Formats: sequence, structure tokens, C-alpha cells
Amino acid sequence: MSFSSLVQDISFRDGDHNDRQSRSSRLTRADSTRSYASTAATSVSISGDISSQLHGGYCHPLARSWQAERQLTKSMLIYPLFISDQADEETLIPSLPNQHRRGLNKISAHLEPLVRKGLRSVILFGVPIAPNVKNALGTAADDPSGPVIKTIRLIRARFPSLFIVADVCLCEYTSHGHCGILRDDGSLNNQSSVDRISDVAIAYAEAGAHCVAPSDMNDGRIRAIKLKLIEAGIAHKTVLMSYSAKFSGCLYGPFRDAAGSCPSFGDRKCYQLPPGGRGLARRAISRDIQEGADIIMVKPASSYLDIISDAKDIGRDMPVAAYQVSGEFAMIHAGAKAGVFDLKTMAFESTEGILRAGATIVVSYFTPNFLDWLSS
Ligand SMILES: NCc1[nH]cc(CCC(=O)O)c1CC(=O)O
Ligand SMILES: [Zn+2]
Ligand SMILES: [Zn+2]
Repeated sequence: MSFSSLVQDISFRDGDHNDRQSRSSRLTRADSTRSYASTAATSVSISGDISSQLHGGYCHPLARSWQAERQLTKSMLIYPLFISDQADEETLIPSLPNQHRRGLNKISAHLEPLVRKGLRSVILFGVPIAPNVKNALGTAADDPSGPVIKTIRLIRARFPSLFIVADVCLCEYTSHGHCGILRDDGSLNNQSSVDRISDVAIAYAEAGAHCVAPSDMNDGRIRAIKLKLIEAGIAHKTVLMSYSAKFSGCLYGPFRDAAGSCPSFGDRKCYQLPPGGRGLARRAISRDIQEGADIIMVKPASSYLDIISDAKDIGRDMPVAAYQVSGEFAMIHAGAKAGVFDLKTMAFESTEGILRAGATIVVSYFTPNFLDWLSS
């Protein structure tokens, strides 16, 4: 292409426009024509000017969507469900907008329209409400007549296309609310915790969960679960998703309200990761890959995008999941309610950030919204 045809292309030729906008764009174009003319001697500055033009590449909604390496699709989403042991319960969780605690008898009616809209996966959290169910060993976690195991069976029968993830932890079931079994001094007994957690994982997998996801953060639980899955003859049909980089912090509050899993004393800082601990997260991710995880997870998501990117880097041959946790979800709702931003726009922006960082799976309380938003 010759220089003169370039100048022609870029100079303003349409005389019809007379609104303010096009008058200003006419000025801009005239300016750029002048600058081409004055730099006509060097081809270098022409190509410099050409490469400065980016807007054309994303002037159309479809062209904008092509700028993303990964676009949000329904199959990336996992929807958290809180399953109460009260079969007829359906209670709104005040700190977790639009989310409910539901009993077995309320699950089907809730899921039916979502599955019709394209829901592919749920993650189950059991919530024992009945008095005196909790004890030091978290016995109720793998009670065959408990809410999680019964719900796994129900979903397998009623919604065969749904991929069921069972969160594996003891904190919902222990009297002290910690994610394992404690020593007398109140610290976690890692070995007995891992023994117990891995038994619970096997019980969920044997009940029909497609995926077990230990969120307890005890050392060595991935290896223990993988070995027991092999022993039970179900390793070939069970996905093991590790909450590898799960940080302690203040973003789990609404979840603990929902699940009644707040520790009765102390905190989780000796097993969940310290928020500044990027290197520690990288080590935990590498360790869990070595131990046999099929998917690694980072949690929370938006304040930990560098960790998601690290996870994608360390586990470049693995799917990476990110959990946009209860506190992040509640914050977005609060921001929208306060008029800071539009809820839908922020839900997309935050989730697209999580995908851009490297996640290919997102655990999200926005899943029901996205099923609508991605359909229209
Ligand atoms: N093992 C407990 C567990 N499993 C999932 C979440 C957090 C989910 C959320 O905040 O949405 C937590 C919170 C915690 O460690 O207290
Ligand atoms: Zn826990
Ligand atoms: Zn958990």
C-alpha cells in the first residue's frame, strides 16, 4: 500500500455528519492527516502510527469477546448448595444474598429449573441443624442417612447429567468447629484428621459423588484419599479436587453463618494459608499435584489472582479451579446495593478476571444468575 493511499484511507471523506461527535472526529482525522504528511520522509514513523491503532480490533462485541483467551461458559461453573439435615427446611441465609439452606425434600424443585437452563455441576456442603449431632470426631459427616450422602443419591437418580462435587471437611460436623480432629492442647492432630477425612471422602465417592474436594487443609490428605480410592476400586471414576491454596482471612464469614461452621475457639491460621504467603501456596500446589490431585483450587479468588496464575503455571497440565467465596459474593452485592456499580457488570468483570488469571473452573454463588445471563 502506497503512502498516498494510506493518507486517503485515514483522512475524513464523509461530509454528511454534522453532529458534535463527528465534528470532533473530523478534527482528529485532519490532525492525523497532517502528521502523516509531516513525517512522510520516514516509513518507520508510518508503521509506528499504524501500530498505535488498537480500537479497530475491538470495535464490535464479537471482536471484543475474541480478545479473551477463555470465555465464560456454563460448563465452567460449579454451584454451591447448603444441605440441611432438616428435610423440609428452606431458609434464606441473611448474609449470603439469594442463597438458601435446603433440606432433602426441597432440592429437586430447586435444581429442576437450573438444570433446564444448563446447570452442569454442584458442590454440596452438609449443614447439621439437629441438636447434639456434632461431636469431637465429626461423626455425622459420613452418616449414611446424613444430608450429603442422601442428597448425592437423590441427585444421581433425579438429575443424571449433573456432576456432583462433595466438599469434604469436618468443621460443619465437629463440636469445636475446626477442620479436623484435635489434640488436648487444641491443635490439629494431623494423622487422625487425615485418616478421618479420607474415610469421609471415600463414603461420598461410594455414594456416587463424581468428585471429592477436601477443603480441610490437613497435610497429606490428597495422598491418603487417592490411596483409599484405589483400595476401594473407585479411583478410576472419582475426580479428586484439592483446595490446594486456601487462605485464611475474613472472606468466609457468610459461609460460616450458612454452614454453622465457625470455630468455637481460636482460628484456622495454623492450617489455612497466610494471605501474604505466595511461596507457601506454590509449595502447597506442587505438593498436592505430587500427591495425586486431579484439579487444584485457589480460594478466595479475586484477592488471589496471582496465586491462580501461579497455579496455572505450576499445574500447567491440570484444570485450575477458583472459588469466588461467600465474602466476595456478599461484597459485590453490597457494592451494587450501595450504587457503586451494576451487579451484573461486576459479576462478569470479577469472574472474567478470575478466568484471565488462569482458572478454567469457577465455584460461584452467581451460577443461577449466569445461567440466565449467558442465555440471553
Ligand atoms: N472447610 C470449610 C469451608 N469450605 C468452604 C469454605 C468457604 C466457602 C465460602 O466462604 O464461600 C469453608 C470456609 C472455612 O474454611 O471456614
Ligand atoms: Zn473445614
Ligand atoms: Zn469445607
